[in-house]
Amino acid sequence: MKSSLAQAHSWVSLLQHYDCIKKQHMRDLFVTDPKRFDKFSLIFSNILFDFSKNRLTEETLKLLLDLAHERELQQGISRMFAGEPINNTENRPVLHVALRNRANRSIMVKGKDVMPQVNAVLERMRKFCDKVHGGQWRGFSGERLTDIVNIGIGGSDLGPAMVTEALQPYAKSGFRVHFVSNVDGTQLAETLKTIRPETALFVISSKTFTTQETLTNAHSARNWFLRAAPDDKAIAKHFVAVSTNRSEVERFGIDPCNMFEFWDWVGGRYSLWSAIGLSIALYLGMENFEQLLEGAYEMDNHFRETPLRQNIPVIAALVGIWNINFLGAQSHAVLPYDQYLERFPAYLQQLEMESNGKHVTRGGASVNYATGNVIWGAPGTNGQHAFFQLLHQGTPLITADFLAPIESHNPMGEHHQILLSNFFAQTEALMKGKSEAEVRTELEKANLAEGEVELLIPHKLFEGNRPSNSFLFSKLTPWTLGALIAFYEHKVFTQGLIWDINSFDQWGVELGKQLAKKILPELQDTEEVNSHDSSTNGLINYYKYIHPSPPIK
Ligand SMILES: O=P(O)(O)OC[C@H]1O[C@H](O)[C@H](O)[C@@H](O)[C@@H]1O
Repeated sequence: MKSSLAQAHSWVSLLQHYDCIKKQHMRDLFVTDPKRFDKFSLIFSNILFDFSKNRLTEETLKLLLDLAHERELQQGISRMFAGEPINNTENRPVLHVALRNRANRSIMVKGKDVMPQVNAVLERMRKFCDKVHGGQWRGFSGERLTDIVNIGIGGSDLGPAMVTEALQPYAKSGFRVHFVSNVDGTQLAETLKTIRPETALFVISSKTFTTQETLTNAHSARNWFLRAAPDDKAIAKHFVAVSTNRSEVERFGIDPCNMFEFWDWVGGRYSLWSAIGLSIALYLGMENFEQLLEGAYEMDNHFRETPLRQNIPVIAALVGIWNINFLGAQSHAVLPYDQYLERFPAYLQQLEMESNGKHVTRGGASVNYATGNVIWGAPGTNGQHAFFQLLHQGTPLITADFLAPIESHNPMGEHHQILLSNFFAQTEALMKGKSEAEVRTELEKANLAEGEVELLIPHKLFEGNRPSNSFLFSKLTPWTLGALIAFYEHKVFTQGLIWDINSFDQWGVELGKQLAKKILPELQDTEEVNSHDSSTNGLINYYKYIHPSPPIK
């Protein structure tokens, strides 16, 4: 039995170690060790991971690795890959790795190998994509389908939306993809303006097929479609479902022959590798979807087999723990220097924050240490002109991941070198900062009036010592993106295991849903509401009073 985290020997040693090194500046660490980059960077296939711009030493890393051993990380990894029910609050295995198990090794759940069903669904996806792309599957008017509309939310939206955006250069010609997630009718209305019912294919994606937003959007999309369709039978050509819930799919009116199945051992935010990736496969072709799976599979092998010191997701997780639990970082920026990765931060928000935003251990005891932090971000150069000020000179400690491709899909003059020069410069600036002496020398050259130099020095000073990781990869291909996503999944897993939390449930999203269900009928009559606190009553009644119909009594 593991002791509680705060009592672990290595944790206590890390606390003492932090006290010894907290005053060290990374600038000095680089000066005293010319081999720092070699020591603190790792390569996986075409991906370079540089974590040398963190406030750590060999000793820090050794203690962090001790922590991983003490928390039995390797056994935990084996348990996940073996299909043990590590999602203990839902009594389920966590097997997104089975979905990209390209070697097809048996993975048993309740005595049954899951691989035949995984392969069968992949085969059905391939056949369906081939028919749509080849024009054998057509709309009710006989026209070829051109627009894929994915209706889903959370894990049934963010992964496919991010991947299709990121891999646009690989899109099948003649196909467009749209994503509708928000129950705000605006998103569906604006999407419907851009498509024709004759050529639209709606992919209704929902693990449970009970999610209010998705079902509401799906019903409205079907009503819109039926206004143009000759009869109900046309639905079979234009609506397919991706779900674990066959009976709800049937109840909605989608023929189970047009349903692509997945299983309760796939978490929503880990599901893009399952049939939830159907929109990806339709937009990019099945061969590119499989390349995505291949990249993730290679990262899975790296995570399972590589000693912890060379294991990229493990090291990234440990560095994150160092920054969060010892340096006190509460916020982590994801900064892609690649326009195609614009949606990557939003994708990682669900992956990290829904997985590790937990306040109790797996056994239910309150944690007395920080768990997941705030994940946010935007494409790098845009961020530089907006929020980087706070990263460089603000008071909170914000760590960051910088990601960039060496080769652009769109080479254009100097653009890519300018982009990369900013990428390199920003991590250098965050690390090094600018000392008082450097600022003074600069200002003294500028011929300023008396007193101005002294006034400006503190404003122009950069303390530096702000941690960041850099990821450089050859080019944003389906394979590389698959590997990068799997990298983050395993980082999250490792952190969750060390924090002793369940990274695979999401009870925290339930309360708001329950309350909204109670409030919805209250909005539909003319009675004044007084069953809530005064703020909630006040807001609801203000809405009912202002809203033109029905007026409040
Ligand atoms: O796929 P669905 O069952 O429609 O669920 C969609 C999403 O909603 C839930 O509230 C969860 O927080 C997410 O993890 C999930 O991905």
